[in-house]
Amino acid sequence: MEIDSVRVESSVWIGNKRYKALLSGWYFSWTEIDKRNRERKTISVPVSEVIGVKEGRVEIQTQKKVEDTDLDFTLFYVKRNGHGLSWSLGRTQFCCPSRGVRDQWTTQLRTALKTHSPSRPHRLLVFINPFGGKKRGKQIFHSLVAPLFELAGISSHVVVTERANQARDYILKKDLTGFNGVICVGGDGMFSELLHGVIGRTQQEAGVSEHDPTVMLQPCDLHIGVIPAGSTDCVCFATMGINDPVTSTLHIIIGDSQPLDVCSVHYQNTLVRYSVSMVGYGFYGDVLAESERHRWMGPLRYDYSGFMVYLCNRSYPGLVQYLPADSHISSPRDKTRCLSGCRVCSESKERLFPHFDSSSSLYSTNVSQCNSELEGEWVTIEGRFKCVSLTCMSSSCPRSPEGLSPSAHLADGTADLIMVRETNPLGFLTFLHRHTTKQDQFDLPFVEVHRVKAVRFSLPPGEAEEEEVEYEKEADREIQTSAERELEDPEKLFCGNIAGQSQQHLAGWKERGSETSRLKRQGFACGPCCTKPRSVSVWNCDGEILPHTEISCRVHGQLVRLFARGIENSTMQ
Ligand SMILES: CCCCCCCCCCCCC/C=C/[C@@H](O)[C@H](COP(=O)(O)O)NC(=O)CCCCCCCCCCCCCCC
Ligand SMILES: Nc1ncnc2c1ncn2[C@@H]1O[C@H](COP(=O)(O)OP(=O)(O)O)[C@@H](O)[C@H]1O
Ligand SMILES: [Ca+2]
Repeated sequence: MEIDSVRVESSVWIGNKRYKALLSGWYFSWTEIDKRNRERKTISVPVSEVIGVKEGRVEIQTQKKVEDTDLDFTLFYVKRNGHGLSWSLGRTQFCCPSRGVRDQWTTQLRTALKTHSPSRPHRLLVFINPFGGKKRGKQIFHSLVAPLFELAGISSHVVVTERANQARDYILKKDLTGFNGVICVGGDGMFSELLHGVIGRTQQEAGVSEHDPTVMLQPCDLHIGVIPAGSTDCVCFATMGINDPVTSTLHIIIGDSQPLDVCSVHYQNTLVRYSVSMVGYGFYGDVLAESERHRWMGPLRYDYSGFMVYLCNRSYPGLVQYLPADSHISSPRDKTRCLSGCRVCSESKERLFPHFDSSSSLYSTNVSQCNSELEGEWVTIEGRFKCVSLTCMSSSCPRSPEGLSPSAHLADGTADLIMVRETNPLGFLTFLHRHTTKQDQFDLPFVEVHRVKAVRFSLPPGEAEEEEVEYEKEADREIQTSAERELEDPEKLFCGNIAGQSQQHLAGWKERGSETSRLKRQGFACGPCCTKPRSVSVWNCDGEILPHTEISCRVHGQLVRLFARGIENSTMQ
């Protein structure tokens, strides 16, 4: 075996063939030594993608040693399948000429791993939603994720949630010392819990008020990982190009880091929620409100509700104001895609954090900076809309592989505002259908899209009041019957927690009058089967119904970091 400061080299056996193994710089490679074979195929693995090195001949999942010889070691690494977005665990068993050489290899490879992958997590806090998606969260974690963490030497503390918001509250309140990241096994709703926990905790510790819509929020250091086990899995799909638990796990293990824009939603001077995928009014709000009644259907509830709401053919009046982003940098119709290592996103960092001190990784919360992000001329648009949506990223998902806005960027500090004006049912169906193909959904006369930094939505003056009064009455009737019906039949519900919410809504409704009737209207008063046209819809914020209609939204560039790397260009594989 030859070892110098930059190269380690020896001959090894894989099966019954002889190879030259070489560790040089960032790569470990092996090439067949066969004089007759002129092609001399080399397999090369970046050290940063090595998952583990084990003495002996080791099985993939069980880590059971098949044959414990002194001469063997097994290398586990990231293997790209098909188009390259799906990753699996590669394994190769090497047989060395002597035990000394074998030990040298394992030591050298482990040292290289430490040097070349300093940002790998060692300890993770994992939250499993046992009811998300097809209710396979626990099984996915224990059969696919946990064995890989163990192989990579990552320890984890696992919390199987028993109620909604448990994960968020845990992150906000408990001691997180020693954890390098938080992981959710579930859907976008579960991700949203972690997002709120991590952002809230970071602001608490930095003494920043989340409610002030003009404040520059403190970027979060704690990474978030997403193991997809939900209904839409949009966050996972849009940041990895696939929703596959093993691929996500491997990205977490190698410590990939992808910054992500977050949109804060305010009602007057109060923070309502954060969003990363979609804040949608009209169609998407109605679909969500309707789908909450059919949670027992699982992921299919969105298709069923989408169909029902489509049949209702509603449109809503609205006054939309937006602050345009710099159109010289990028545009939602420039036909580009935000891919791994995206130039637009990396160049945005300087603009978003002009006072970033890279030597100490410190961000200074500078008032002039936050104001500059809110500078510019607001544009106002009034009309009747089938839907108004705001998305910080493409929001691609298995239902829509290109997403709500295919050219949106994950981390450029902007969001895309999509406004679909009132149109005939066939026109709207064309718009929806284009989400499932590569056809441009913005190339329709009733659709507008703008790249923005902030948005305000209100009901046009005079339009709302009389409708509100009428609506309140109707909502009150419907809420009461609907909530009582659900309480009587908890079996049909997603979980006890929803029944709990119904109870709370009912109690609150009885106590508080009009403020609560607004909430109830959001949660229960949607009925696509109802015959009466309405002038107010609800907001769908990453799968949660918002309790306000008139909201303002602001994009916070690169506020959080995910264990991901964006979508790799498959032609580069
Ligand atoms: C004709 C086919 C039309 C397909 C239209 C697909 C549009 C898909 C856009 C997806 C945007 C996804 C944004 C992400 C939202 C999630 O955060 C959020 C929460 O997810 P979670 O439950 O996993 O926690 N998910 C959602 O709000 C779900 C929105 C899904 C909307 C799907 C609508 C399906 C529409 C089907 C219409 C059928 C009309 C047929 C007429 C003959
Ligand atoms: N144990 C639990 N019981 C009830 N609700 C839960 C529980 N754990 C998480 N939740 C909530 O369930 C909602 C949906 O979860 P999610 O994992 O996103 O599944 P889906 O993609 O099917 O909607 C989330 O908003 C989350 O807050
Ligand atoms: Ca963005």
